[in-house]
Amino acid sequence: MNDVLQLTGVSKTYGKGGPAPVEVLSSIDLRVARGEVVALVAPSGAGKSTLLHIAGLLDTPDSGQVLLRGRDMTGLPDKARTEARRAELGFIYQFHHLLPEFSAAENIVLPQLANGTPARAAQARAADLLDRVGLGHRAAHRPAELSGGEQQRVAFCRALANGPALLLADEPTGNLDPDTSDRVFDVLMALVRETGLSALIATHNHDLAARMDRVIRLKEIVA
Ligand SMILES: Nc1ncnc2c1ncn2[C@@H]1O[C@H](COP(=O)(O)OP(=O)(O)OP(=O)(O)O)[C@@H](O)[C@H]1O
Repeated sequence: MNDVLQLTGVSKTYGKGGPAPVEVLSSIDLRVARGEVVALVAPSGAGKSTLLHIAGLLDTPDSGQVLLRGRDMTGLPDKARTEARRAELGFIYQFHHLLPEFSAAENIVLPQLANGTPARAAQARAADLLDRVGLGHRAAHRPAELSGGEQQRVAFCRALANGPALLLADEPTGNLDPDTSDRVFDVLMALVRETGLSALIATHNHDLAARMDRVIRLKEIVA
């Protein structure tokens, strides 16, 4: 099994059975291979976030299957889905969602502690990740003391803290100005390549999408 993520026939309608159902995904088939970085491009409202939430086990499809590293996640109880999410997946959002009262390093340490990593090892990993994104000297700073691009680089480190198999990113540089977005995206790609990670990255930015291994246009994969 070489696919890290496999979606088969995934459909989702919000408000199903109600007066105004919204069919968002219809029979989506999508694969991300090991080590592959895939761009997900679609017009606003086409369902990128919905698809990422389903792939990220934060939401369930009405029908179809979600396989992570060959394991069928469909129908698993919430506890098993939470464990799989913690062990296999890293998330990056448009806004960093860092915890404001904790330092950059602590924001990267905390998810590791929640995953059972001993404190010393978690701190060493946080320091190593921050070095890799050029923020080793800002480890003790809180998010409010960092620029937008720096905050997002810390969020990348946090997403990779537990060594996920798959990174899911929703407009990871979408709230940054174009120059910062380019530079921060370079850092993200370097980090992903260094760690041999697979990634599914939603973006409106066609230039960024073109730099990934493959581009999926959501409209085109609707059956
Ligand atoms: N809980 C919900 N109930 C009803 N409709 C919803 C719900 N969540 C999302 N939608 C609708 O589903 C469609 C897809 O939403 P989604 O957020 O997945 O799109 P998107 O492609 O990520 O959009 P954007 O690029 O603007 O963030 C939109 O029309 C949205 O209004």
